[in-house]
Parts: sequence; structure tokens; C-alpha cells
Amino acid sequence: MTEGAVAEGLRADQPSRRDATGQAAETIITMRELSLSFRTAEQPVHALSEVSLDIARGDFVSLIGPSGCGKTTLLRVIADLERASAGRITVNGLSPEANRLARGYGYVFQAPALYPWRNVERNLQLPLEIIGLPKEERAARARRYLEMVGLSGFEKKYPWQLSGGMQQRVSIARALSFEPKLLLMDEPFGALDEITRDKLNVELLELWARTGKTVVFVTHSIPEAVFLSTRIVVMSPRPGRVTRIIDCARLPRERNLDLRETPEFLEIAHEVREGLRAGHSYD
Ligand SMILES: Nc1ncnc2c1ncn2[C@@H]1O[C@H](COP(=O)(O)OP(=O)(O)OP(=O)(O)O)[C@@H](O)[C@H]1O
Repeated sequence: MTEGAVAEGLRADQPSRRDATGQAAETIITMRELSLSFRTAEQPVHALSEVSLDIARGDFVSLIGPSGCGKTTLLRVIADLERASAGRITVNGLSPEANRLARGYGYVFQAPALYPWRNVERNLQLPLEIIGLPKEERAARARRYLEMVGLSGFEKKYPWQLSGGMQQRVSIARALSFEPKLLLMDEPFGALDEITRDKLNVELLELWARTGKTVVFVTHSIPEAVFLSTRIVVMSPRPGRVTRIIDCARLPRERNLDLRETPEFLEIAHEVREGLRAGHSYD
């Protein structure tokens, strides 16, 4: 990548984003020169280096980069599960800690992390119990969000009675049940077979369109990133830096799997691949 292209990709004051109605969308995550080093018994591990990024309301942003480049770490910084060593970040206009305490996000992990001794609805209700929601409200939310992920009728099943894809749908419903504006998803479909993954990609896009959530999504898969995203953030090998931000506005907002055969899709996939390659040349 040329220096100019790098500078363009890294520009922090990216042009204002537009929502589906063409209005300038509000920025809900702002990061400026975020760096993070993990202290270890040996050398410190420099996981992130000077990451600057704005994410607008309603965006679907994928973080893509080689294994160990800091994608999960960046997601965890947004979630206040890690603290940056330097730089600034606000989420929903708050510090990550204040946003976490205000339950400002839902988090979906790579593994569904369901309790085997609780049935589906009781798994979904557990965090709602912890935050003290009344029983009727918990039941209503469990019903609403299980329906949203296509699992009505499975309330009484136990996790081991469900396929991997269904378990992951339960964990998405659980993240939604807090009713956050922001959904953080760490390779939620990475462990699933390709057919199930395709299906869940389509379902996730429908859910995103219906709910207007802002999504930050970690993936290793170029086709998955292109299919889902409004923007793709390409990261370099460790320490993770943003090497390119690719806008997917060329693709329609309503998407089906046939899109993957179109020249526009293949062109963006090529740009992502080039971005990943350029990141490596920094080593
Ligand atoms: N708690 C920790 N202590 C020390 N090093 C850590 C810690 N957490 C992560 N790391 C290191 O920081 C780097 C970034 O890790 P991270 O999990 O964010 O990468 P990633 O891009 O999400 O990787 P993958 O795609 O393989 O999941 C890695 O080298 C990892 O080993």
C-alpha cells in the first residue's frame, strides 16, 4: 500500500457517516491513538498501537486481521474488559467503564457459554435476574428475543439438545436481552460449519436491519466481513494497528448470499486481501 493510502485509511476524522435515511449519523464509539501493552512475567506484549477509529450509530463494523493482531483486545477495550495503556476512547459518549455500568452493550463470545443445567429460557434470564428485573419482565424479554433469533418453541430445551448454531443464537438473544444499542461480537460463528455460518450471517443482517443496532464484529473470514459490514477495519500483525478502513457503501444494504458472486463484492474482498498483505509488509 502507498503511504497516501495508509494515511487515508488511518485518518481519524473520517467523513461523517450517513444513516439509512441519509442523515449524518451520530458517532457512538470514538477511539484516539489507543495503545495497549499486557504486562507479563517476561517482556510486555504490545497488543495495540495507536488505534484511531470512529464508529457511527447503525454501523456494522468488522475488525479483520491475522491471528494475534489484537482484534479481541480492541473489542474488550470497548467493553471495558481491558484498559488501554494510552489514548482516549468514549462509548455512547461515556468512558468504557461508565458505559459498561450503564449496560450499554451486549457481548457475544466465540463459544456460546451457556449453563448446561439451565434450559434455554433460564439461560437467557440469568443475567436479567442478576440485574434484578422482575420475573414477568424477564419472561417477556426471553420470549421476545428468542422469537427474534427464530427459537420460539425451544424455551424448555437444554443447551446439549441444541445444535451449535442454535446455541449461538441463544447467546445472541441473551446479548440482546439487555436491550443495548451496541452489540460486540467476537467471532461468534467461527466454530460453525460453513452452511450454518452462511445462514446465521443472513439472519444476523436481518436482525441488524430490523433493530438498528450498532455492531462491532471480529472475524477471520474475508467473505463474512464483506457480506456483513458497512465498513471493514483491516489490522496489521501485532502490535495491532489500523492499516485500512474499507467502506462497503458500494454494496446494497439489503443483501443475500448471491451478492458474493457480484463484481462489487469481489472487488471489496480483493481490497481487504490487499490491506492484509500491506499490513504484513510493515514487519
Ligand atoms: N491477558 C493477556 N496477557 C498477555 N498477553 C495477552 C493477553 N491477552 C492477549 N494477549 C496477547 O495479545 C495479542 C493480541 O491478542 P488478541 O486475542 O486480541 O488477538 P486476536 O487478533 O483476537 O487473535 P485471534 O484472531 O487469534 O483470536 C496476542 O499476542 C495475545 O497472545
